[in-house]
Amino acid sequence: MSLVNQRHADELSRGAQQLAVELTPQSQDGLLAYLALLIKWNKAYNLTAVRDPDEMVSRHLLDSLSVVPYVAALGDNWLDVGSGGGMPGIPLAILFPERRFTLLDSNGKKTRFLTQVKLELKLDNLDVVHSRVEAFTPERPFSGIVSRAFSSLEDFSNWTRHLGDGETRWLAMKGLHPNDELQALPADFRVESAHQLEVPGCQGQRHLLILRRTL
Ligand SMILES: C[S@@+](CC[C@H](N)C(=O)[O-])C[C@H]1O[C@@H](n2cnc3c(N)ncnc32)[C@H](O)[C@@H]1O
Repeated sequence: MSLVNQRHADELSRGAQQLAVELTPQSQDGLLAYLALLIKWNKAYNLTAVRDPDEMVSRHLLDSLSVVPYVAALGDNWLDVGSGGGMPGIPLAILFPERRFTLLDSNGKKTRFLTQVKLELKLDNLDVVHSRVEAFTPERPFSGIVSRAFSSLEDFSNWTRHLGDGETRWLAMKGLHPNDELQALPADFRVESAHQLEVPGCQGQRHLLILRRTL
């Protein structure tokens, strides 16, 4: 029996419509193929605590798609820090085939899975890096640095400061609005904008903070 069924496909296309994210037939197929790999590898690799495939559509695919309108408005060279099982980086790489996405994680099991996804889905716009982010030294700054469920805003800024410049946007995907974490934001970072996200099928609050470096 296939791991992904018509119900998942319907929920994905309905949810994407609610998010005003346009899915081409190729991106819809890519997202469902990714979901099937996530379900299959999760059993052995512990990629996500979400075990129920029905929940994965909203908690992983649609949640990742909820930042698409913000990513669309920004540059073309992205880093997903602490990408884990590939959220939000894999859905974004599928949605934006003309942009480059680097998915980084310090856990070798996770990066092995991400490399497998790259190969199976033929995602030529994806680079996978196995490293702690603090030790990562790419050749050029990223235009966007995104993370979901990674760290406090303070650590996210401090550990990735060297990976961006004055033009870079840092996108932090959060649950509740992180009032306390904002108090500890390093002096050279400021919040450019904050957005409450509505993710179809997800209970609880979701927020996106967009940061810039000022110095
Ligand atoms: C809670 S998971 C979140 C995964 C994914 N972003 C998601 O939302 O499902 C956090 C990930 O960050 C990685 N991580 C933690 N500290 C890191 C560091 N300093 N450098 C790189 N990756 C790190 C962990 O290995 C883990 O895969």
